[in-house]
Amino acid sequence: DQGRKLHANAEASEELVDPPKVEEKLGAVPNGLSTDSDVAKREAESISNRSLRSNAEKFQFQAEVSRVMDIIINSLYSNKDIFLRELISNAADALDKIRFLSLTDKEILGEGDNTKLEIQIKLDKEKKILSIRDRGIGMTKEDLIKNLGTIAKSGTSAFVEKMKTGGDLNLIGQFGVGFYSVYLVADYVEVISKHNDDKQYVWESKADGAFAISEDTWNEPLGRGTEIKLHLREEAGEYLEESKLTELVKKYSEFINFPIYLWSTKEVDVEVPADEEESSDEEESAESNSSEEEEEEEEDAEKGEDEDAEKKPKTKKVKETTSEWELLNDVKAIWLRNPKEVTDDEYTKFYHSLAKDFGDEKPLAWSHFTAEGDVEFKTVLFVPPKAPHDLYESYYNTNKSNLKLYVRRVFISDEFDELLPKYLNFLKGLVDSDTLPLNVSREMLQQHSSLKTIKKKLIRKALDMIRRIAEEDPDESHGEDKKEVEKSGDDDEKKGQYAKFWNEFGKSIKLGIIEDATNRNRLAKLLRFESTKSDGKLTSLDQYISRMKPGQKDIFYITGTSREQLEKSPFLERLKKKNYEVIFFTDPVDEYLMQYLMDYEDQKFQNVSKEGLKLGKDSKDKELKESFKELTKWWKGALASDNVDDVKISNRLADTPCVVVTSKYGWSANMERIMQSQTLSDANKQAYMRGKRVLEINPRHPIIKELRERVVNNPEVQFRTSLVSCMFGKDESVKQTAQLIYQTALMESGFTPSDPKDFASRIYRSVKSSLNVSPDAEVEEEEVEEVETETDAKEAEGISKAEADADKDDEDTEPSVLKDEL
Ligand SMILES: Nc1ncnc2c1ncn2[C@@H]1O[C@H](COP(=O)(O)OP(=O)(O)OP(=O)(O)O)[C@@H](O)[C@H]1O
Repeated sequence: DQGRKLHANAEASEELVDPPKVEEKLGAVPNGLSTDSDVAKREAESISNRSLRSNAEKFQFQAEVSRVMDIIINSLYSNKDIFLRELISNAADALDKIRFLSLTDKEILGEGDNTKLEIQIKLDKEKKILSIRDRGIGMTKEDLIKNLGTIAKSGTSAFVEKMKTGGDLNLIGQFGVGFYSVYLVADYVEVISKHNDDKQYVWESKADGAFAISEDTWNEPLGRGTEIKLHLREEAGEYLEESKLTELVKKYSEFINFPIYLWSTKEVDVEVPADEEESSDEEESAESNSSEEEEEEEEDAEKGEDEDAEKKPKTKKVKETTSEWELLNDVKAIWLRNPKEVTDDEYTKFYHSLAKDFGDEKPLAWSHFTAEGDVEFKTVLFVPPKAPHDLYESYYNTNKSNLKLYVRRVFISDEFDELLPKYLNFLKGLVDSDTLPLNVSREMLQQHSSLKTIKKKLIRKALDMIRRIAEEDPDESHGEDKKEVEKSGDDDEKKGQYAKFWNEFGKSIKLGIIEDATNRNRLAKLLRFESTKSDGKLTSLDQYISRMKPGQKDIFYITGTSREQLEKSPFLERLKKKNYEVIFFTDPVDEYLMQYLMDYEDQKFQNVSKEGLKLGKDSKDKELKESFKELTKWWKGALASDNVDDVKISNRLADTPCVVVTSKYGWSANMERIMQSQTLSDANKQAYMRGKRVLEINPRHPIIKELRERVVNNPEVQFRTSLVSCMFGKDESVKQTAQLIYQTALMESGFTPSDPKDFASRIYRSVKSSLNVSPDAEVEEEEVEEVETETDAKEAEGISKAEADADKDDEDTEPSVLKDEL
């Protein structure tokens, strides 16, 4: 244990280790590449060099990283296997990086073994060390410090949060903290790394909050790359079994595009000449552990053979232990295979490894195709089963594409946003192009003319793939026009898949409609929503159109916070009565969406809370308009100070006396609410964009009818209120009532009253009248008792009243400024 102590600073002398133990720890580095004498020499050197340990620098892990490590160390998670997959994935990434750089700089790979882009796994059963080595790009000292401990990535805290709420440790790779999973199985880890630009360094940590870095003068020089040595915990002994490691690599790392070798030790039968019988026997007894019985049987058999062929030279079988690199994976890339020959299971596994998503769920869909013609490329695209935790975080500021770009089988980049538009960033997959040039810089590649063609085709294919999820889903009643699909599966498995897709990625489709004018119609086909006729399920625009009433010209929709709230909206009253279907848009992004989605299949969209709603002509319309003319005119005058642009007869109301609608291109009430809730919203813009307000009245409603009676039949009311010459009395109360009705309608229509105090006063006035309390009734005065006030006390202390008042003013200043702001 002492031997596993960190290479401590000289000052931390209590951490210095005894030489013999150090020797144990630094024992021969098994790498299969060096001779025993080399190892012994270096070992000796390393032990003497250990006196230089004062060179080791100690670092504290960044706090969030420490928390990640704590979670891992204390985890009761039973599937500890995942660490190997994470290390192999990191090794493959490092190999991809160096291979990419070598495209423009051949020298970078060096020579000899350094040019071998492979991963090696090795075991030291005695010392309980599992090593994983790659000849990838390696890490400089600075890289080691930053990457393995001091810089937390965006996923780090997301991972911690997720784990707090019972997240699955299996998904660690998605958060960019996969390396730390080594502490599931090891209590001490060394990372030895050599980057072309730096010396060889060792990073080491016992996951106790700190790590140390020292220049490596004792291990075998790696040439280039990284070796990770896991000093396995007592209970992690199974990872010292070759069979276990072989099984894990086959299970999790099947699709790694670099050869993965295991240093495997085997016992083999070797024939040795019988005349060397004696010496062979000695060897055998020294090396073979086979039972005596077996040996006897072997000997018997040999004797028999000898008797049969007396003249043949005598031979003998002996057991010998040999070690060699055994290749564990088949490096044939899945995308180069014929799609017909790839099984669903293989696609699923490929998705898991590509997306580092090792959850239990299958991808929702995939598309594997080869594009031919001027621009040739092969692609596999996947729709993940779940949206990543940060899909919409800084959507407009990051260029994170999830497609890997390969050129002629060489990995180029996974940050190539020219391949897909932002709104399709949720897709995972890869593109391997034969047309793009290999040995040019990334900048030049980004400008290559073929990229545009690739992007165009990818978008089409991606949208087709998404459309197929819906077509294959029995819950989506597109039955009649079901098209031929590339791969059809079990109906049960496909059931509900589109709703699942929609819940995870629906927002992306909406963002697509906003951003991608070329594919707007294709994307609109993928749109789903609830409506007055959808029965709590999702429905599509095609379904809506198929249910439209004869003569219905527009697609009706309404926006708000929830279906429940919208269902009760007065704007729907008449539409529902007349059996028109209305779409509910309840996501804030829908307000933006509908600014771009003007029509679908030649039908226009109409927000039913805005001006312009047409429900067919009613013969009585004109008559009604005429008979309410005086009331509407009077009411408009009465609301002059409330920013009301007009008062009109409504065609959308049944049971509600009135509603407030907005102009076609101004903000709806819902949009006003959304804009007000934005921290950085601009008050001037808000005033400018606020839709014109029109009070629409229900001519059949008793309140409205009564109001008309009062106004029309009593010209006094009109005259006197329009002149505002009388502040009190019956006529004024009609005006008050009209204003109160307007403010109530405003609230019911989804607006926030601009002056809640005024609204409340009006309500109380109305309450007074219904309780027959005089409008002038005064509030009873409180009896004033003589109490010593703060001011009096100050006066008593000799502070003048003026000073005390000044203090009071100071206290008041801040809140009143705040009040103004609000
Ligand atoms: N074998 C390696 N060779 C070179 N760099 C490595 C190696 N292993 C890890 N790193 C560096 O350490 C970083 C942290 O690794 P970690 O596994 O925690 O996260 P990641 O690889 O970025 O994300 P993920 O866990 O999703 O693979 C990597 O981004 C990489 O820069």
